[in-house]
Amino acid sequence: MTSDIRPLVAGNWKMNGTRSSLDQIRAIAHGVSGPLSRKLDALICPPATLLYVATTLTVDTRLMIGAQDCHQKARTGAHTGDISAEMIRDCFATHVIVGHSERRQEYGESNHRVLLKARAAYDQGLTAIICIGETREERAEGRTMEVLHRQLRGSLPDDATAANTIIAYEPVWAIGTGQTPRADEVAKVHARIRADLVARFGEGGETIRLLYGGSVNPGNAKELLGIPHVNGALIGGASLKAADFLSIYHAYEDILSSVEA
Ligand SMILES: O=C[C@H](O)COP(=O)(O)O
Repeated sequence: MTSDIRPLVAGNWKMNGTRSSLDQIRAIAHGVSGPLSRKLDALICPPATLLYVATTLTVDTRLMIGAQDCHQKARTGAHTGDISAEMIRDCFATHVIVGHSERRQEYGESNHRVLLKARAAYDQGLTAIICIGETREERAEGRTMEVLHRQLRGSLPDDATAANTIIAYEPVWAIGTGQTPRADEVAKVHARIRADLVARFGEGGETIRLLYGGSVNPGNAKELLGIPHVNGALIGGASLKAADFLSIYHAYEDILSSVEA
């Protein structure tokens, strides 16, 4: 992690969660509203069906609520089944994930489409969490850096800033598999992403948060979150249970105190 960037622990519930899961949201909101919240942010992105009720439940807590995707048109239109950034804002959510590899793969979303979605998010005052990551084949071919560079170049609007953008590096082969890159590999990739952002955005690129995502769990969180240039996590499966999410959140206690020491 980099000490001058406020870390974020974010959960992406994907297509999981019904009204009966709201207890988990309540428990997470309660768990992240203690003293650690002065140094660390927490976010849950439930499915769209729970968005409004989740923000209602968490009002006056430190837990932020985000959406998992938005249409590239910011407001309204004839787009059956889609939701817009304006609708997300109307639910009082503050963040939206765009370009998750599951959407890139299942819906053929291109870098340009992801860029348009990020712009739609900015238009409505939302923070876009822009996901990038290489597939297993691309990694095996030694193309990880090239792929990430292309995704960053094509998916980030020119007016991306630390206030409106978070990058999540999620190796596709690590998502939901229990496999993660070695710590030195994550360190190398995050350092390259940081360098890429600084080359494009100058000083502004120094403070855009870089999350790691892909099989983060209570057992490996301390190691992954302690890596240089890792400013937090985007957690899938392990964010569904409050106890697991909070255990990852609390992994930061030691990391932050060792940075301060
Ligand atoms: O958005 C979250 C990621 O896809 C990671 O999912 P996972 O933690 O279940 O591997």
